[in-house]
Formats: sequence, structure tokens, C-alpha cells
Amino acid sequence: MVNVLPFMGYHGSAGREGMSEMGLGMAIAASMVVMTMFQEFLLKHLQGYLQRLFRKLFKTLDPNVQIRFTDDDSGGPKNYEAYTVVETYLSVKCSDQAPRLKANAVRDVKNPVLCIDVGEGVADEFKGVTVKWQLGEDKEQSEMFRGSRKNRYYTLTFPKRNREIVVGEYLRHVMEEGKALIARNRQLKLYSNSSSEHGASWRYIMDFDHPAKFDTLAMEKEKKEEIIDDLFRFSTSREYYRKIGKPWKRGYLLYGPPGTGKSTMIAAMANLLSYDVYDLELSAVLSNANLKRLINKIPCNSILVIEDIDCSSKITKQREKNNQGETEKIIETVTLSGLLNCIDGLFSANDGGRLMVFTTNHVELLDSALLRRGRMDKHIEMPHCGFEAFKILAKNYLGIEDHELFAKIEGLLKESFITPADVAENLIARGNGEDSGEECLKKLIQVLEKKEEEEMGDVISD
Ligand SMILES: Nc1ncnc2c1ncn2[C@@H]1O[C@H](COP(=O)(O)OP(=O)(O)OP(=O)(O)O)[C@@H](O)[C@H]1O
Ligand SMILES: [Mg+2]
Repeated sequence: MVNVLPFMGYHGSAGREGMSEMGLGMAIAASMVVMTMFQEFLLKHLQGYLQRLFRKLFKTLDPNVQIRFTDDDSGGPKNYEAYTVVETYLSVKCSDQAPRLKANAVRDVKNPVLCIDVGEGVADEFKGVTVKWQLGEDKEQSEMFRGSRKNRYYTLTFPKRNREIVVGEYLRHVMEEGKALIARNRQLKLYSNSSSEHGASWRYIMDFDHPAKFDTLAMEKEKKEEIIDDLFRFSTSREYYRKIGKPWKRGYLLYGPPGTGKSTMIAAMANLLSYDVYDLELSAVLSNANLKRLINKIPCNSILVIEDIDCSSKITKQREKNNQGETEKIIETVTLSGLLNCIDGLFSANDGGRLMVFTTNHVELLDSALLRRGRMDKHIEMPHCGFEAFKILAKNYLGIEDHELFAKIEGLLKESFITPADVAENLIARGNGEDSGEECLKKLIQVLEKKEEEEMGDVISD
């Protein structure tokens, strides 16, 4: 204490002054910090406020509206779906506009879809309104996804005054066109129940790449056009079926001798409509319950195929036997009534069409209940090869559209029965470079003459 006081006394007045200076300094420093903080706070908030104000102002002044379609599926699969549909729709528009194009693979679509590059745009016109699409990419990406592809989005820009038509009609048009393009370009698939346990479920068999087309199908032109028309009308009749309150389905019966093109026609139908094929092996199905389950599992935009229905004795005429008083055998098997009931109560969802195609070599053996309209809307006879059908085959296989031997072949085809398969077989075996087209035709004439003789012989011996 003794030492301390003089020390304090010695520094007494100067210390007080120093302290007040220090206090002042501290106060100034503190107020400066507060001021800076306040400034920063003010600036930040003012800046934010001003930004918002400007954005608002700009928005009201901006004559355009923008809509964004992003491929970020974290917002749900629908987002991604809409993005894909837009991309597919734009692929047609951009192919002749954009300087740089990229090919994108889209799930379940056979060919890659062309699209513009990031930062580029493409214009579109609809009912006099011009809109602009631009492909953008997110700048930032979360840590978790760093390294992976950044999210992309298409921005649609259009004048505010056209809001109603663009948001309504135009976007509906984009979605419909894009979906139709995806459907047309789909990789078709073939399913069957034959390899599943008790034939009770559908199994993917393979991608359906059958080359058959209506163009190359040998049959009369008028008949072919009628079928194509019918199929197109059916596949675009969503509203009609909705209006009449009926399931969107149509049944075809193809009948004719083996080798007349029934299976080929089914493949041509699938390719025309871009429908998947569900090949039902009836003999593998062990119960009506299983049959019902199978039929109810067939998705929209598919063809249910039941080939050779006459070969299943369970189906043929069974109902007629019952009507005549015979008791139906309770066996674990599929009955005709089971099949008919299934088909009648079938396919409640109407978001796509379902075609059913039955084939038979013996239409005369089929129960009339199965044949009646509504169950089989269209009966198509696949006949022996006529002259018109032959001309299509000659063009397909030999590249010959007219020839002096055609007249002779026309006469012979009237006299003898030969299937398109047999004609094709004769043309393909020799049309592969070994023989000239004319030689092929001559050999076909020989085959036809031989057939004619045989058929004459059969008639005489009968
Ligand atoms: N109308 C046709 N047009 C073009 N090619 C045909 C036609 N008919 C038959 N063919 C040819 O013959 C082959 C056999 O035809 P397809 O299998 O379609 O006959 P099918 O009527 O289904 O016979 P099956 O009754 O035996 O099942 C086909 O691969 C095809 O090359
Ligand atoms: Mg067949």
C-alpha cells in the first residue's frame, strides 16, 4: 500500500486525463463500429428493398412473361416429364433453326432427341403469336451434387398481351404434340404370359422390332386403307369414347388360312399405332381369375393378341354346348364365358386405347357369342394371294412394278390358291441375286401351274 499511493499520487492527474481520453476513444470507436454496422444493415436492407422495388417496377414495365420448365425431378417426376415433352416438341423446331444441336437419349425412346445447346434459343409461332424458347442451366449446384450435371431448364418467353392464348392453347398444343412425338418414337415392347408361372403374369420378352408395315403388307389397296383409317380413327378417339362412356377399346378378328399375313398384320398395326404387344397364350392360363388379372394389367396404348383361338377346344363352341344342356366341366381351365366376361368388364381407365386382336384359321368353328359386334368390332378376312397382293410382293421382293408376265400370273392366281407366304417364299429364294426378276416370275408361274394341275386332279378324284 505504502508504495502504491506515491505511485498513484505521482501519476494522479495525468492518469485521470488519460482515462477520459481512452474513454472518449473507446466511445468513438464503438460508435464507429455501430455506425458501420448500422450502415451495413441499412445498406443491405435498403439494397434488398431497392432491388425488390426495381424488380417490381421492371416487371410491370417488362412486356414479356416467362415460364420455366426444369429437368430437376426433385420437385416430382411430373416436372421432368413436362421438360422431356417440351424437349421432344422443340426437337422438330430446332433442327432447322439452331446452329448447334445436341442429341439426347430419352428414356424408352428409340432414336435420340435433338435439342439446342445451353444458352441458345429457338422461336416458335402459334396462331400469329411468336414465342421464344431458351435452354438454360442452373449456375449453382449443391455440394452433394457437385460434379454431376447441372439442372437445366427451358424458359418460354412471350408477350404479356398473349398470355391467355399461350398459357392455354399453345401449351396444350406443345404437350399434345410432344407426347405424340414421344409415342411415335417409342421403343415398342413384346410381353407374353407363356413363360410365367401358371401363365398368370406378363413377362417382358424383348423389344418389338418387327419390320412389318402396312406399305409392304400384301392385300387389296381399298381394304388396307379402310383398316388404316379405322385404326387411326380409333387411336384418336379419346374424347368420343369419353363422351359415350365406353371403355376405349376395339376388337379385331383376323381370319384366313395359314400364311396369309395375320401375324404380319398385327405387327404392322403395332408399328402404325406405336402400341406395345401383349401376346396372350390362353392354353397357359389355368383359371378365369388368372385371366382376369392378366387382362386388367394390360396398360393403355397396347394390343392384346390372342392367336389361334380356334386351337383351344376350351374356347370353341363351349358356350353352345352349355346352352344345349350339357353341364360345364369344372376344370381348372379358362372357359369361353370367362374370356368374354373379362373382355366386357375390361379396361376401365380411358387414358389410352387398347386394341384386341384375335386370329383364327377356322372362323367357322368359333362361337357366335365371341363373334358378335362389340366384342369383335371388325372382322377381317385374310385371303389367298390375289393379283393386287402379288403386285405388292413383286415390288417388295424384286423391285418390279410391271412386267409382261404379270398378265399370265393374274390369270393363274384366279385359278389356284396360293398364300402370300408361298408367293413371298418363291420370290425371296430367287430374288436374292441368283436369278433375275424375270426368272423369278417364270419360276413362280411354274409353281402356280403345278398347283393348278394338282387342284384339278383333286377335284377330279373327289
Ligand atoms: N399379306 C402378306 N403380306 C406380306 N407378307 C406376307 C403376307 N402374308 C404372309 N406374308 C409373309 O409370309 C410370312 C408368314 O406370314 P404370317 O406369319 O403373317 O401368316 P399367318 O397368317 O399369321 O399364318 P398362321 O395362320 O400360320 O399364323 C410372313 O413372314 C411374311 O413374310
Ligand atoms: Mg400367325
